[in-house]
Formats: sequence, C-alpha cells, structure tokens
Amino acid sequence: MAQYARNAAAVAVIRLRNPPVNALSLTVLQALEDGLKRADADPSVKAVMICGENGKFSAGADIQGFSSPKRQGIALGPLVSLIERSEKPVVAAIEGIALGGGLEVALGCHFRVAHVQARMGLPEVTIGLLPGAEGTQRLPRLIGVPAALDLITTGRHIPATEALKLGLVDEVVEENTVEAGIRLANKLIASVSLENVSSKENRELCKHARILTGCPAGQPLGPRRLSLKPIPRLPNMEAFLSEALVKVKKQARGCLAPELCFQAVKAATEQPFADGVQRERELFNILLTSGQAQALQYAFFAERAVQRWTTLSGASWKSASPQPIRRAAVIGLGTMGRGIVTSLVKANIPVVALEQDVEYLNTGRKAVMLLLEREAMKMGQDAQSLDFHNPARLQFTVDFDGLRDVDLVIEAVFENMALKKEIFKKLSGICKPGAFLCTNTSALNIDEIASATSHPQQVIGTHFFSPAHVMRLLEIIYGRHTSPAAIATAMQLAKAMKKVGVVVGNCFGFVGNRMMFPYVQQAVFLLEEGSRPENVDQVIEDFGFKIGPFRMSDLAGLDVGWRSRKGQGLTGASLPPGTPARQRHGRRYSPLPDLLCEQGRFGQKTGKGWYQYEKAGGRTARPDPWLHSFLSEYRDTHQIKTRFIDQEEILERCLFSLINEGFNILAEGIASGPEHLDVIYINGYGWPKHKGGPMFYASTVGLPRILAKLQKYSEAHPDVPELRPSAFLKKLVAAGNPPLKEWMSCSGSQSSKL
Ligand SMILES: CCCCCCCC/C=C\C=C\CC(=O)SCCNC(=O)CCNC(=O)[C@H](O)C(C)(C)COP(=O)(O)OP(=O)(O)OC[C@H]1O[C@@H](n2cnc3c(N)ncnc32)[C@H](O)[C@@H]1OP(=O)(O)O
Repeated sequence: MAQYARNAAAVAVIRLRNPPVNALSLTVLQALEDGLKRADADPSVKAVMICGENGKFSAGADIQGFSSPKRQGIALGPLVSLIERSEKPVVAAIEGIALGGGLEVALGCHFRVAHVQARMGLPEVTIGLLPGAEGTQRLPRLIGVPAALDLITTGRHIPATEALKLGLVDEVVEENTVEAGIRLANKLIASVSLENVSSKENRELCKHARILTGCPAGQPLGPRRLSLKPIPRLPNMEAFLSEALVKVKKQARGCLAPELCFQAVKAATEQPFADGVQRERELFNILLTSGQAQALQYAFFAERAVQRWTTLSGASWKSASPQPIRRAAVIGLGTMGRGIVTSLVKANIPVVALEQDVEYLNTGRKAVMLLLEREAMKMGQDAQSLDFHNPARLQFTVDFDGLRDVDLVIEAVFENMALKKEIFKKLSGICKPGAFLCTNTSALNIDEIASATSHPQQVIGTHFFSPAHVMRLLEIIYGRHTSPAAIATAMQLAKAMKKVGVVVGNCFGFVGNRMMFPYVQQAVFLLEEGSRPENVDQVIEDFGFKIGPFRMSDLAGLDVGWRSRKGQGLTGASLPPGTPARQRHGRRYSPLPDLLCEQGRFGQKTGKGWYQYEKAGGRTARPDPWLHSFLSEYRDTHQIKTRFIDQEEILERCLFSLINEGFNILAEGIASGPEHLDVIYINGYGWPKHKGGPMFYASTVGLPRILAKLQKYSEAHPDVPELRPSAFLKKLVAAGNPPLKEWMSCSGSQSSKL
C-alpha cells in the first residue's frame, strides 16, 4: 500500500509501503493513485512528496506480478503521467533504492532529492524487460541519449553522486532525505505564493527556489515536466546510434531485451513523446511474452531461493549461525589460489597466503599483487580500503605456523587426494579447533579429505570457479560430518565476497562438474562420429553459451583432464594391456583427448589443441586442418563411418545428457531443488541466463520431449549409460510433466526429506 499523510504545513506525503523493498504491487499502485487524487482535490495541499517506507524508495514493479493474470490492463505509465501532470509540485525523496518502476515514478515527479547512499537504476533489462512506464522516453530527455542508453541497456545501478552528475537528481543530501524533500517542497510553495509579493526578502526566496529548480518565474512546473522537454540533440546522433546498436548486440548474445531497450530509446530520438510511449509499450509487450523474460525472472528468484539452503538431514539457517572470519588463510598460489586471495582481500578479510617454498611463494606473491593492483585500478577511490600492501591485511609465508590463529583456511593445491590429505592432517594439528578447513577441490571426496583430520565437522568444500576473483559462483559442498555452522559460515563468506553460494551434497564432481561430464563426453563422441570442434562449438555458442566445449577445453588446458584420467586409471601406464581403445569398464570411451595430449597439444598454452593458435599462449582459435585429417585417420583406424550430424542432434546430445544427469542429482538429494542446478550453471558454466539454466530450459522444452529424445539416443548408443533416461525424469513424465516448482514433491524418498 501507500500511506497518505499531511505534515504540519501544506505538503502531502505519500509513503510507498510494501516490505521488504516497496515493490509496486497493484495495491501499492492503487494507493499511490488514490493519494495523488486526494492531494489534488484538497485545496490546502500545495505540494506533494513521494517517499518509501523503511529507508527504501522502491525496487520497482513487483516482479512476481508479471506472471499474474491480473497484470493485464494495469499500467504504471499512466500513473507516472498523472504525477507529472499535477499542478502541485511533486518531489521524490529517494532513500536506499529507486529501481525500475520506482525510478520511473521518480522521473514523473518534478523534483528529485536523493540520499548520498541511495542507488538508482533501470534494471528491467536484467529481467528480460524494458522500463515500460515511459522511462525510456523520459530518461533521455533528462540526462541525454548516451547516458540514458547506457543505464537502460546495461541495467546498472548508479550511486547518488553519479546520478547528481548526470542530472538525474536535483540534490543529494547526507541528512534525513524525507525532511530535505519536505524542505524543498516548502520552498517551492513559497516561491509560487510569494511570486507577486514585492518584499526584498521574498524576492530573494523566490530567486533561491528558482535557482534550485530551474523554473522561470510564473511557470513553476512546465520545464520540470520531462515529457515536454526536447531530447538533447547530438551532432552525430545517427552515427552514435548505429555504433551503440553494434555494441548492444555484441553484449546481448541472443538476449532480446538489450536490443529492444535500444529500440525504445531510439524511438525517443525520432518521435514525439506520445508516439515514443506507444512504441515503448509495443516493445514491452513483445518482451513480456518472449519467454526470455520468464527465464530471467525465474533466475532472479532462483538466486534468492538458493540462499535458503537446507541439507538432507534438515539443517538450515534456522539451525546454524555463521561464525565470524577475522582472518583467513589460502594454501597454494596457483591460478585458483591467487584469485581466492584476491577475493578475500576485496572482501576486507585479512589473509595469510602460504606456498610450499620461497620460489613458488615469490611467483605467487607477484601474481597476486598484480591482480590486486588491477582490481584497485577498477575500483578507483574505493580501492584505498583494500590496503593490500599492509602485512596486517595480506601476508605471505611458507610456514604453516603462520596459520595457528586463522579462523578459516582454503586449500587450493593441486587436485591430488594424497596431497590434500597430507595438508589437512597438518592443518588439523596446527589450526585452532574451531577453524574451518575448506578445500577448493573441484571433484574429490570431501569425506575422504575430512578423514585426515580430527575435526571432520569443520571440513567443507568451497569450489571456486576460474578466475576466482571474477566468477560469481561458489559451490559449497557438505560432507557426512560437516557441521551446519561450517555451511552457514561458507555461505556468509560467499556473500562477503559478493558471490552466490550454492550448498550441495558430496559426490564425484559435485553438481557442476558432474553435469558437465556427460556434456563434454557427448561433444567428443560427436567428433568421433563426424563433427568437427568448430561445428559443435558453433551450435553451443549459438544457443547462448559464452564458449563452446572445445574452445573451453583449449582455454582450461587439455592436460588437466588428462592428469585426472590417468589418476583414475582410464589412460596412461596403469591401463591394463589389451584394454580396447574405445571402451572402459564396458562403456564407450573416447581416447581422442588423450591422443591430443600425447602429441603435446594442451590447448592455448601450447598454441595447439582442438584448434590452432597464433602462438603458444595465443587466444584466437582457428580451425586446424591438421586436426581435421587426424580425425579422419582416427575414424578410418577405428572403422567409424563418418556421417553428417545436424545442429539439432549436436545440441540435444550435449544438453539433454547434461540435463539428464541433473535429474539423477535431484533424485539423489545432492541438490535440494532444480533452482540450485540452474544457479550453478548460470553463474559458473556460462549457461545463457535468458534460457534460465538447464533445468528451467528442460521445463520449457517439455520433459516428455527430453525423455523421448534421450530414449532415441540411448537406443542408438547403448554403451553410453549417460544417455539412459534418469528414473526421476521418467517419473516426472509419468506424473504428467508437472511444473518445475512441483518436481521435488515427486522425488524419491531421500529428497523428500528436504
Ligand atoms: C501486478 C504488478 C503490475 C505492475 C505494473 C506493471 C506495468 C509495467 C510498467 C512498468 C514496468 C516496470 C518494470 C520494473 O520495475 S521491473 C522491476 C525492476 N526492479 C528490479 O529489477 C529490482 C530487483 N531487485 C533487486 O535488484 C534487489 O532485490 C534489491 C532491490 C537491490 C535489493 O537487494 P538485496 O538487499 O540484496 O535483497 P534481495 O535481493 O534479497 O531482495 C529482498 C527480497 O525482496 C524481493 N524483491 C526484490 N525486488 C523485488 C521486486 N521488484 N519485486 C518483487 N520482489 C522483489 C526479493 O525477491 C527478496 O525476497 P525474498 O526475501 O523472499 O527472497
């Protein structure tokens, strides 16, 4: 709702009220409209001020409401126009946040006062929409086309100080914003009522109010109505717009909203306000029904849902409190360790970084310092707080004794069980008993690592994604003995590092890598059968992934997987003589990646992998004729008949096998819901957010279709168990393909405990 109140003077205060973020639900909109009409009808009211309850203006339209049938016919735009048309000055007092429809309401007001800590923005693009309450038409009139286009197509939130520089707000205050808004409203009232009185003092007051408001005498509100303002012209508007469109399309990678946001702003540059508004509405409706908006809104809520973690035994925030981390340690300063140290420093957590010897330590130190310098450059003035040259904030050592008083250790050494167990045994003896012992393993058994310590309840997996200081995902893996406090602390740590923590159970590869395995496996099988790396990558990248499996493999290094396969006895010296080249443990196996490694083709680092590069360390992948003939010879050797594989088969075999594994994971209770898998894939594996994550995507394709396709591929490849449809998928299809929200209530006995 919105609360209407009269203050002692002639200012009516309308306070938006819908905790926690004052989202503009139908009730709030109705109350806002009622308040405006009441203020208009009351002759003793001379000005209106709109603010929000609890230090927040508004987070915009109620996102849940977009999927409600009631939304039809309700539009915020006319309400914003109603505010703007008011004959009585309307002031927005912005505290906390003014986002989306919230900012559009403020744009309808004649004046905007913001608290210095407030943030503003039009983030609709991030949920697949555009600012549909005339914001795409008003904002460029207020702050110019380039700045408006930037805010509307990126959705970024800006601080009040930047908003002031852009001219988005009239005043920024450090004190009580509501009082400042009322003060301004009173000055405006005074300026109007004193216009014709000729005392010197009054004329001064009017002058002051005009300077503040930019209103010529006698016309107090006309110039403040943004719909009446012309668009500030650029000398080269056309060229500017074409360049901007290229940039927007490049960043959008298949997501519709940025381009339609662009089109709406373009309309503002070409058409009168009313026609622009009409165009904005048409584009808004296209987005609303596009499917991408649903996916992005699902992703928004999924990210929030995973914060409410639960374990199989029922632990949750209710049963656990996070412990404070006053000092942390990172063991191993390879690529991952460096990024983890950087993330901790950025989160203002003092860090001890440990390496095995001085040589490694010095190399690691240099790399960490370089990363931190770069981060500091990006942060500008805020970087002072990092203070990473201060040894009390960041210390480098080769001595485990330096870890005695830390509250949490993150081990980020080589992926080797024996080495990890040795380290955890050492930590168990050195660290204080309450210290949390985290491992950055990407696949290994947390329980086995914990067995090397005398405090297995303190051991937890914290799987970072490379580059660890950039990627948002933190997969948090609890073992059999992990305490709820350890989980809560890891979740809190993720939040402090501005990452999204997802709690999952312990199994080989956890959630992310376990689902990735069948996807990569299918990609390689497709090469055996007739595809080329560039064909497969193209299909996956056209789907919206940032990078296809082969480009990814070249980037990460083929040697990483090779080492792991050797460790598992799948290839290398430990392979029993007589093992068939393309079979392991009775299942289909492709030795292609091993053969490439044997040729020294490790990917970008060696200048050759699935592609060729300009030099070792080069970044530009080019199809490699050598690899094409190698594949032909390989097929000849193994008598595989080359066939043409179409895009549909490439996409389905890669993605449906990944999704299938997702259903197995859900059935086993490794994750407590499909949202967890989707958040992991969006934030850690480059799954296109506008497709909502693999499990949401499966729900849009339809589970019966996924099942039928898996059945077909499984029949064609009976030696690939990963293509055999999951029992849980079959169960859901048999249950009538229920909506994703209801899947877990159909899951087996284990997960039903969740
Ligand atoms: C029936 C309605 C009809 C409305 C008329 C439609 C006419 C069309 C015209 C205009 C269209 C306007 C479009 C919009 O305004 S779309 C919304 C744009 N706004 C956003 O995208 C903001 C989204 N929110 C955020 O970015 C953050 O939540 C933030 C506000 C910055 C707060 O962040 P933080 O402090 O980290 O807290 P949480 O993110 O955990 O949020 C707290 C809870 O609030 C819920 N929430 C937040 N925003 C919204 C929202 N806009 N609608 C509904 N719910 C919202 C969030 O889910 C959290 O809930 P919970 O605690 O249950 O998880």
